[in-house]
Amino acid sequence: MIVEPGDLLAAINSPNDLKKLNQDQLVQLSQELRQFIIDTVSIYGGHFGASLGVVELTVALHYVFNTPYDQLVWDVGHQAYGHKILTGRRDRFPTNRRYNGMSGFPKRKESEYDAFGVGHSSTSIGAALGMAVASDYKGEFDRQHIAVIGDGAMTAGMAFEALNHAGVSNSNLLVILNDNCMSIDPNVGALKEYLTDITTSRTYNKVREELWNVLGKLSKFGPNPQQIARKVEQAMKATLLKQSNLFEALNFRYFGPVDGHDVQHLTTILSDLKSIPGPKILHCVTVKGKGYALAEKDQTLWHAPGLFDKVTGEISKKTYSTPQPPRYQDVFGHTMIELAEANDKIMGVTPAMPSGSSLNLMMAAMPKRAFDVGIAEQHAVTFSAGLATQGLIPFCNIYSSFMQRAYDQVLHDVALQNLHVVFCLDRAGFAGADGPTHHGCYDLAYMRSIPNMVVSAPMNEEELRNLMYTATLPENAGPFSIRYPRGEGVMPEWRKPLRKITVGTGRVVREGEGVAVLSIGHIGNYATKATQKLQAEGLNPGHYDMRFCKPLDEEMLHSILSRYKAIVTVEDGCLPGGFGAAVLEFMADHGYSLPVKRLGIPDRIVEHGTQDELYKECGFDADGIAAALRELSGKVVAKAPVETVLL
Ligand SMILES: Cc1ncc(C[n+]2csc(CCOP(=O)(O)OP(=O)(O)O)c2C)c(N)n1
Ligand SMILES: CC(=O)[C@@H](O)[C@H](O)COP(=O)(O)O
Ligand SMILES: [Mg+2]
Repeated sequence: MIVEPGDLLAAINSPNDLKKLNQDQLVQLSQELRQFIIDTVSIYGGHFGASLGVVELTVALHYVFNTPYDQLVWDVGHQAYGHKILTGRRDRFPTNRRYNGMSGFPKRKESEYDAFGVGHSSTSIGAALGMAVASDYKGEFDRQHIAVIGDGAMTAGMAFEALNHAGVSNSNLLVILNDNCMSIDPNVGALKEYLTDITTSRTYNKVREELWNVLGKLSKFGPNPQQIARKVEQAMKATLLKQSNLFEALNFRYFGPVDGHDVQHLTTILSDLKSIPGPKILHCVTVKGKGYALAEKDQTLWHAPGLFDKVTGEISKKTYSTPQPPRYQDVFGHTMIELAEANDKIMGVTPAMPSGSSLNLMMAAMPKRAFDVGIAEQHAVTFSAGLATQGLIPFCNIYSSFMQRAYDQVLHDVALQNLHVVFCLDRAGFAGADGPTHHGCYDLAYMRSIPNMVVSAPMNEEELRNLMYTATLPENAGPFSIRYPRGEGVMPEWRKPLRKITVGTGRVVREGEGVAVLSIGHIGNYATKATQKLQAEGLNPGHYDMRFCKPLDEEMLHSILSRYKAIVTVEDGCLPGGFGAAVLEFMADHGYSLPVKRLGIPDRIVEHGTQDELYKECGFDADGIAAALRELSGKVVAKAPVETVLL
């Protein structure tokens, strides 16, 4: 399906074309750009509300600044669709987030206009500051550096760290705070309240307003009220604003709040700001989902709604005649409530992903026991550690890839003190269309290296529930991680009674002979399909759902390694340091010598696509697993070398 741009948009192949328009035409261009985003995302999917909210800002930025020489850094990048469309990628936009198509986030290798690769939040100010300092060093004093950051992203420690540095750097940095009062869910925290406060004029604007009233009266007495105004404003900035404005206190010049949907006014302000040196911040107030009524109304749902009918607003849903398995995140959300009802020590923590993790269910049911702490993964972990010191049992739910930020907190604040914190790592393994910034490739490897940590992964909903329950038991009162993927499990009937799983025990899926596959987590269901294929071919492979990457089920491993001739390990995680590596270490430590083929995410960056496309690409979809088993069982001549542990 082809999506046609409007007349003005059709003529824009780069920001140079945009600069040929007069200021009056920018309103129409903004409308066309917004419509193009609506038309395309409704058919092809992707993030939605955030890009609609910055249409005018995007047009104004590319109109005023000399990109790509001036460096424009988008925070997170989920709002950068307009930027991509205006910078030569309009025709490719329908391939957004699809296999081999363009990335859903700015990416340096995709375009020279993408000054910095993003996906994880709150990096923009630090990166733009680095660019600004580099420009100073190189003598490129005419160069502008702009970070566009949302109010949600501004809540993260990284953003504060960068502001703190920028405030004393004197570098040419413009931070645009895109304040729409929303993260994915409603934004939270004291900073949000502060921004609302200055936006609604309770402090800064009140002072400014009163000043202008006084000046109006003064002008009756003097010949040059403008001069007086300037002097008083300077005095006001130096004293009152320093005290009343957070950003001014950090040596930023603060401008705003301004209407982020008035494209003409924005171009005027941005042009003025170009000539003001040093760190400065422009506070833009915008509406997430602007211009699409339903998206303005339910901003969380329309953050990334999937495909929809742009006329009726109906979001596509597959219909089935039989009950379908739930999403793992929902199993987590409902089980949290069940566990917390039975055990008053259990608490829930999420860094800004209540809907994404389904902790919102517990937040609604038990508001005093479940917390959204903002985009603050490090804090989420240390806060959980603090709760645990007081005998509580926090479940800290963080997407696997976002947890990378909090590695030190897991190690230093939780594991070193052997605190009872349960980490639920959602979106573990390939995330799909979000791509490499969001793939949860590394958690098995990084958790496995931490002393005291239990590292587990359920193969289905029932195991997830049982692992969650097991993690709360007094005998397991230490750090405990449970990883599961994005999407649905495999059990339509999943609400079974909770049962303890002994830590470090695997599960026999099927006994066989010759070759065996050892899987960890949900990907084991693909191994099941693979073994079924081979049975149809007359082979008899074994399959073991190991459940724990640490501690390994040593008894089961001894039994497998002494009975089978070759094994395949499968994980939806990185091969270096992961589950297969753990099995190899065990074999080396215990003197086993047999062929092993490890399947998992290779040691390279894997781009975006559906999860199934990526499993296939990396050779661990059902066909890939079956091929590995076949190869090892000697039915097919080996193409790729297998690893043999010889001692
Ligand atoms: C480190 C990290 N944590 C969480 C996320 C998930 N996430 C993506 S966008 C977003 C909300 C960002 O809010 P804001 O910066 O205000 O942008 P808006 O969507 O409102 O435009 C969140 C929590 C992320 N990308 N990176
Ligand atoms: C941009 C971002 O980081 C989030 O919007 C992310 O795409 C959410 O992923 P899920 O759709 O898996 O919750
Ligand atoms: Mg926001």
